[in-house]
Amino acid sequence: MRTVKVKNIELGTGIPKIAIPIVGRNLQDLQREIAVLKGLSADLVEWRADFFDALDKEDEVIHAASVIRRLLPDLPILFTFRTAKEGGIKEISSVHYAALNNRLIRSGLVDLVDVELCSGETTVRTLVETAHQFGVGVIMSNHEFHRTPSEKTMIKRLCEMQDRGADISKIAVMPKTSADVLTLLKVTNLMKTTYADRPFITMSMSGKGVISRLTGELFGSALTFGSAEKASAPGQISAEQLAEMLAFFHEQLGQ
Ligand SMILES: O=C1C[C@@](O)(C(=O)O)C[C@@H](O)[C@@H]1O
Repeated sequence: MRTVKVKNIELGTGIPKIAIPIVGRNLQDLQREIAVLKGLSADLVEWRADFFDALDKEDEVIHAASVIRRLLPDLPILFTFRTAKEGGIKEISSVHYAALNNRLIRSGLVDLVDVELCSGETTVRTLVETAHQFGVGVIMSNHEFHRTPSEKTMIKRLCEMQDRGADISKIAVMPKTSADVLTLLKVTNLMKTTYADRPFITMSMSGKGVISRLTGELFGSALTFGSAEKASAPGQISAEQLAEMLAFFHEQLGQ
């Protein structure tokens, strides 16, 4: 399996990397969140731009991205607009979604971009091509906030992301039962042993699924999201707790 290097981190090997989402509604909130996360164990920062109030003002979005970049010169920055149908907090037209991501990719201010698998064939293809042209990595993603699809469906989606040129594929699903958590873990392990040729990320959300956020080193998920101040999805624990748990599993796996 190949690994992916972004700035000073390498995804797909060793202890899973920790991504801390920042979810400020304005620049002031974002700056405060960044000050907090600087003392924490972040390997990567995800800017969840769907939380940003001035999303319709391109100048303000680019200005915010440049401030984030300036404050975090060394950490990889992932730009994510999570659509409402996949658990984000704002509706967006497909035209605006494509234009926004395209603008950020070309800005030189982010290292990675999140592209939703279901954003349409043309959008996915164009964003992947542009991202690669501009040296930006693509995390292709899919979210199910109300259920856990079957093992076959999840594997199919993750493989489709690889086929469509994702550098990293990601799926986040909601468990209703403990068996759903096992299904997600089984998919994760099957990706590791059989289907993945590049790093991938999986998680089962909510408190029930928390084990999936801690055990990436064993089952194969390359990155896990932990919060600084405010979680961006159900089941995220604090980045510090996450770092401790990852270190604990790492130690046990070495024995
Ligand atoms: O896709 C993901 C994963 C996530 O939904 C989680 O469950 O931790 C959190 C989001 O911010 C991120 O974009």
